Amino acid sequence: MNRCAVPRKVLIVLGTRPECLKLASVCRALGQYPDCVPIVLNSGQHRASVERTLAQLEIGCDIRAEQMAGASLYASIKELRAGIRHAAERVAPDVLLAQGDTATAYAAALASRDLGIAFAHVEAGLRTDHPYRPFPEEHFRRRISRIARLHFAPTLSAVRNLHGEGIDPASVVHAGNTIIDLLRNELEQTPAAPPLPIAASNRVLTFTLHRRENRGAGIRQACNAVRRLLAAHDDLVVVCPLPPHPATRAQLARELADCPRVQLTESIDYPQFIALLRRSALIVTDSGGIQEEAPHLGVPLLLLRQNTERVEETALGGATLLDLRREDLCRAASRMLAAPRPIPLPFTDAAPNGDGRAGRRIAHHLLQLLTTGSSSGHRYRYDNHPRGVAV
Ligand SMILES: CC(=O)N[C@@H]1[C@@H](OP(=O)(O)OP(=O)(O)OC[C@H]2O[C@@H](n3ccc(=O)[nH]c3=O)[C@H](O)[C@@H]2O)O[C@H](CO)[C@@H](O)[C@@H]1O
Repeated sequence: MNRCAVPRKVLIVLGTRPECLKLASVCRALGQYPDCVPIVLNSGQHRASVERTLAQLEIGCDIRAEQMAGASLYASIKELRAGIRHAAERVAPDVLLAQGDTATAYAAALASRDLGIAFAHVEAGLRTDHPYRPFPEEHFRRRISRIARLHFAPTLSAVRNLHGEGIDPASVVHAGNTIIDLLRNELEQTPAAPPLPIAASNRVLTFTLHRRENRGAGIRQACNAVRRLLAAHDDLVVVCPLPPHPATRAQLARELADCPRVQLTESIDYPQFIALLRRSALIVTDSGGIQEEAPHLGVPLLLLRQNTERVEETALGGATLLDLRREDLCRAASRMLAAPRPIPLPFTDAAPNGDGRAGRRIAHHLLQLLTTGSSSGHRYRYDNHPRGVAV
């Protein structure tokens, strides 16, 4: 690759814990290039959680916006967009980069369009079968794809989705999923201990819920099923890290407050959380990232959602979709607890989310865009290379 005469500035915008986790390997890889200056902006969406997660990951934060007030979703987007635009005007980056489907990612894409700055989207092309479900994530990611100049797709189905929507194939890079970089790195270290003492004779169920669609009736039904499950299996303990959203955490805490063998915790640091997942007999969740991690840990997962964008994981049997409005969680969980534990998926090119080198691929192609001034310098033929990229 040609070297840039002037170092290129990449403004990396993140606003929630999963964005920090999923951009860690990209930040590190960009930092390896002497002609690139990565600048990290905490958007203020979940300000404290981002501060804490970046510190754990040993990633510096260059700009901190105030915690957003966020009276409504619309007000949050407006506030985040203005803050990101303000930071970008000061930094004058060559490219703005964000990840996933959060309010921050959408606001960053809008701010880049306001200012005419190229936008690079990590985890591009995930789609469910419904244009705005889950809400607001599906809506955000579809809008972001209309703005982005470079799309880093985690999976082959995401690549196909983008091509199917008429996105220029030259701007789509099949990079793999950056959470796999972090997970692989974590599993190669000395294992951390789970966050809470758990007796050897106990089986663990990790329970996390935070999606908007599950607030209210969904959480109530799921918690009732957890009670019945605990009554049916006296060796079972449930660990439930509470999400940052105030109403959701309050409801979970209320529904599970007097439950025996349920441990409610604050959000758990990544190494300890992975240790907890490994120690689990079953995961019950509505999380996106945990669906990507569980197959590599060999832990069965019940996904409490109406649909999913992780089609590869469900096809593999790594995640089982359960619609709480129609199916009984207690029965499905008991069935899964009785089944043999799945074999962990190895980190190879053949795994749906890649081999754990996505961050390096993203940095390479981003720098190529910045040096050549266009992404058309690297057209990939997906049929010729298993990951569709040359590095
Ligand atoms: C619709 C949808 O699926 N959207 C997703 C959504 O994120 P999510 O649903 O995956 O969010 P969470 O479940 O909060 O985070 C998960 C990560 O956090 C770790 N974890 C969890 C609990 C804990 O106590 N400690 C931890 O360390 C865990 O291992 C995992 O890696 O937004 C992301 C950003 O844009 C998107 O990428 C992503 O598509």
